[in-house]
Amino acid sequence: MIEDAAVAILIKKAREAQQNAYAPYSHFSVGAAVLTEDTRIYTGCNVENASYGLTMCAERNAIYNAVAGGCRVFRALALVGTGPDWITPCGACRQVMEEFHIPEIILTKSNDTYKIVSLRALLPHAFGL
Ligand SMILES: O=c1ccn([C@H]2C[C@H](O)[C@@H](CO)O2)c(=O)[nH]1
Ligand SMILES: [Zn+2]
Repeated sequence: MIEDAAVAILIKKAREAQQNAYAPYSHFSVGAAVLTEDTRIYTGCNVENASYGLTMCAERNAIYNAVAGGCRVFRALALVGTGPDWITPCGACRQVMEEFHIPEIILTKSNDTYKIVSLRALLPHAFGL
């Protein structure tokens, strides 16, 4: 299990990335931060497009950023959004988390309270090759 101090750092980094969200259509800014096996942190924000379907989520941007940096083994991902409810990843992002076996997903509310859920709980019966 990821330690509380590491969770706090991941949430802080995700909040920083959220500041860079490009969300002129939904006005829903999202940030994500992944912790790699070798304790590096990569972040991402959502990037929308006038052609709505081209929008890329914060989580996938964070994961792909880490992969581009040479990291493929992850310990955890933190996700931050806007509004009073828990933010949870979309189905596409869950499948990408499955690809890289991200074991712990840190979900937050806007006041930074958090809960840790397993990828197995988020995506039972996942597709894999
Ligand atoms: O977990 C989520 C949920 C939504 N979004 C983005 C996509 C879109 O830009 C906006 C509204 O769906 O939020 C994310 O980045 N991650
Ligand atoms: Zn998504």
